[in-house]
Amino acid sequence: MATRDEPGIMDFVLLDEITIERFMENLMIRFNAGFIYTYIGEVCISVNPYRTLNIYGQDYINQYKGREIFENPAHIFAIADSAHRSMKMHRQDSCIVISGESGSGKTEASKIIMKYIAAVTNLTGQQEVERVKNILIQSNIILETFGNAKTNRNDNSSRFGKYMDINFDFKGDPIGGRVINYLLEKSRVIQQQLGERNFHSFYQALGNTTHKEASNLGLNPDPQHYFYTRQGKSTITPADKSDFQATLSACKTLGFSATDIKTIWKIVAAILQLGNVTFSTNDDDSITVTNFHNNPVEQVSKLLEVDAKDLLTALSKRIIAANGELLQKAHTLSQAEVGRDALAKAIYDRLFTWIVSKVNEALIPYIENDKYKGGTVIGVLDIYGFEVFEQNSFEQFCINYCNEKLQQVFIDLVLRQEQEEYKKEGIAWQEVKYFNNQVICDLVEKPHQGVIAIMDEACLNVGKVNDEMLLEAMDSKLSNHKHYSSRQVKTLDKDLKHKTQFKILHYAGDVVYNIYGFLEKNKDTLFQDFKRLLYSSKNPIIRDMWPEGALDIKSTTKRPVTAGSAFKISMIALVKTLNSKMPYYVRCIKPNENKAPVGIDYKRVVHQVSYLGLLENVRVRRAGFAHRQPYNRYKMISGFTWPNYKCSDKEATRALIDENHFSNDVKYGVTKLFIRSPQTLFALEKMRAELIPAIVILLQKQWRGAICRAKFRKMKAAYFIIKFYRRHKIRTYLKSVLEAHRLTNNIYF
Ligand SMILES: Nc1ncnc2c1ncn2[C@@H]1O[C@H](COP(=O)(O)OP(=O)(O)OP(=O)(O)O)[C@@H](O)[C@H]1O
Repeated sequence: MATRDEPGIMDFVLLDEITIERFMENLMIRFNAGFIYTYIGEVCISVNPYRTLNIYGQDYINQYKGREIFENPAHIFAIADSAHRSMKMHRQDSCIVISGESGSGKTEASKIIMKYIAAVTNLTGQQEVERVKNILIQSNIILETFGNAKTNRNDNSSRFGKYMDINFDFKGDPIGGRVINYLLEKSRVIQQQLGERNFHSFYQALGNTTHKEASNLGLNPDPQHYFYTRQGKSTITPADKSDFQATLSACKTLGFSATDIKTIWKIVAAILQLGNVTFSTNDDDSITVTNFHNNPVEQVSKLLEVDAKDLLTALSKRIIAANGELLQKAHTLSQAEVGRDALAKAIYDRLFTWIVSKVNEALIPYIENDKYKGGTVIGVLDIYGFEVFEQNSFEQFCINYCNEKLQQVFIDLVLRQEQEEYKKEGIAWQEVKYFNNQVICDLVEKPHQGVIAIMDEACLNVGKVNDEMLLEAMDSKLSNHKHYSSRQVKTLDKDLKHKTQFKILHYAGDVVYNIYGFLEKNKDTLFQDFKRLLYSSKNPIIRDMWPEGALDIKSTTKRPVTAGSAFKISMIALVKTLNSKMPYYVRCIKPNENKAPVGIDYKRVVHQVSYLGLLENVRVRRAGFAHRQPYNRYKMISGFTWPNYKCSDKEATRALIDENHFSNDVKYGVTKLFIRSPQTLFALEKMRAELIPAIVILLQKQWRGAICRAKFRKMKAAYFIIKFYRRHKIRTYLKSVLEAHRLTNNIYF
């Protein structure tokens, strides 16, 4: 079990000075001693240990259950318990926001939290609750198969953001849940960097071609055979084979039908086959589908249950309606290739969304049952952290915007909590200086003026605007913005490439984005012909995934929401969800690039500390009177106040503070003592810690005395009873003897 004998300082708020050097020193002392968790107030910092630690067992669960955060050594269980307790005791919805860069341990943290919550609920062992917990756990397996992939940073990297609600009934038992997914990295379907892989699902299908569930897919088991799994030079690992079984069994637990499961694997196989469709240019500039390698077009049409001729047409031509007439327009080679890849990405994206909706179908019915009205929720958000690569594109732009929003929620929350606490305790609020990143959120999301609006406007002018022109539009509208820069608007910014890059000064640091691909990725269009084709599928599951394919070709369709706007809408909804709950934070840090259990890569960690805004977090938390303790905590320190004192705890505390000359460093709240500097807190804590052993001995002595006295009283009572009983027995005996004597001697009284 954990002890309080901890290396370093368990809360960064207690650092004597807030500098990155002191922060890192404490982080390293603790990590090197095997302590991966440290707090900033109630925020838990977690450093990935890259080894199995024996700190998540039942003994630890018991130690943290029902305890206040600061009663035990820093641990993620304390955060989970706090969220669970506030949900149970105050009937308040809460959510745990987990962030950090890829490989920092977010998903592991979310599983540890789930495990803790599962362990502390349902002590009565109801079957129904066990079933719901099982569904929640199994749903993770499915989401990881279709949403995770091996990257160079993490062998099991989540390539989507995930928010999961767990719903509890009024007794605090889990009764269901709901998953919301954010921005799947669908570009991975068609392209991976060297050493990386496509989503796990593809290798699971390939590794199990003889398994009955995958035997009719017509797949070659070698990933090198398929363009979409070939680029990373990937192979099937043994895990993929057994993971396939786990996925199947999870799908069955969640109530996926045999047809559902078959369709999922058929879609996965169809995407692999689609990647092998190639094109060549004819003399007249038209294109032909070359269709090498076992006629992939035929295979795709079979798997998706669409007409092969229609598929061939959709891959090589577009049908457009002009003046009420339908015209066929042949693709150029690049249009055909872009169209094929867009189709592959869109099919997988729809499949993933459909899988999430099926998972939700398994989780939701209980929540909507009237019987469970009035329940509460704990949400867990496992979302991508700030991303900065050599080349940053539209995806990093969205992810960093997401982090900008989360940071805003976080700082707002910390300030709100602080103000409420000061108000409740009757202490005048002192303004805290902090960086308000609203200005950066506005730069991205402001209607008509933000980057997303400018991109959307450019997307309206189909074919007429390219990425370079988009950059020009951004330059002209944002040139005066303090957090925007490009070579054109700030000629001194020599590190930026002319007409190619722009820079955003995020709260966490500067990020240079390459404009190339922004327009196409924001438009995120799939030719209407493909939508109609998929809607014509004889497989009702596939048809239902593409309802917009039902639209009449001649009717003017509403322009679909762009990817940027859709993401903005989902972020605004997420912020609303978080603001309606009591948030708790886990900030994950990756110690090194080698996935090694020892060694902190100093520069890399400093980078993450700054991108997670941790020093800013300490600063806000440290402003004013950062440390608060209830009045009865120190009463034993002074001879005036312990063991006998006639005044209130508050007066007693005031007496001992005066006695120790700390009055200039504290303020007196209604129920708590507010302490400004860590030094005063340490001094008080030290005095308390020194006295505790003596008090324990005193209490033990008193307790033993009390036990002995109780025992003595019991014995005395027993003797008393025995004495009376004996007396009663003797009296009865004598009475009977006398009676016998009277009868034999005929004595009459
Ligand atoms: N608490 C932990 N104990 C032991 N190992 C851990 C822990 N946290 C993370 N790891 C190890 O680090 C690996 C990466 O962690 P995880 O997948 O949770 O990262 P992530 O932040 O979710 O990454 P991504 O954003 O790429 O999905 C895990 O597979 C596991 O091996």
